[in-house]
Amino acid sequence: MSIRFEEVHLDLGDRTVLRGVDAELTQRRVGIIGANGSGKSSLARTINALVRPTRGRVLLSGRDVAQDPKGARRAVGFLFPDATSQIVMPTVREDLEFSVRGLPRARREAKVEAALVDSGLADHADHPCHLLSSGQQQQLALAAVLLVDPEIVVADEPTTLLDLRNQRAARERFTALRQQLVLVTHHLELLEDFDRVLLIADGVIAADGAPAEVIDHYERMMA
Ligand SMILES: Nc1ncnc2c1ncn2[C@@H]1O[C@H](COP(=O)(O)OP(=O)(O)OP(=O)(O)O)[C@@H](O)[C@H]1O
Repeated sequence: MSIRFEEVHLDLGDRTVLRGVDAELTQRRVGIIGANGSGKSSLARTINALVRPTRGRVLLSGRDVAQDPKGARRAVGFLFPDATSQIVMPTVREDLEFSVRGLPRARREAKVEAALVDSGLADHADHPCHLLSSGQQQQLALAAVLLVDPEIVVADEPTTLLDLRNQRAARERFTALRQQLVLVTHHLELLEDFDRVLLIADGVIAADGAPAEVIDHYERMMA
């Protein structure tokens, strides 16, 4: 899978948020970093057509997401900073079932059981989602996204609300993903083993390359 940004510009109200982002992401693990308000989330949201560029295009393996936004949302699993914003059903099991609601019953049940085990939430299957900890809610959101079998996972600051132990656990889960991963984060240590990191500054790519060199650039920029 490849994600291609072609001269992506974005105006929101009277603000210009992206000013010509041009890049092709073919690597498995891509990080996006940058200061608050630099345009990271907006760029991430163009990948599944949650945000439409004012000018330019976003292509997923050559297909323009603007031509097929529903297809883009199927191909791209998106994780929001606050997992509760994407938990839609009262209990853990029901929320996972919602992701596979179109499948025949036996297949649906098998997939949900497997997801409960894989996510470590089997003991909480019938618990109310709002009683889960932030780490468990994030696990549930990721499990629900993975049940849709996306080709790409885009995660926007998914570790913001997590303590150190849960950040480490989340890092392991993200490392183990077989999908292409685009991770927007202020937790720079999560990106150590990534294939590529983009630094966004004021709506453009200010640095692009291996994690150590891009993080170094960012640290100098923020000094
Ligand atoms: N719907 C909107 N209408 C107007 N301005 C918006 C809208 N959404 C975002 N913005 C503005 O766009 C700019 C970029 O926001 P974005 O959320 O993409 O930044 P970010 O780099 O992800 O920031 P952070 O690290 O704080 O999450 C900000 O100045 C924000 O206020």
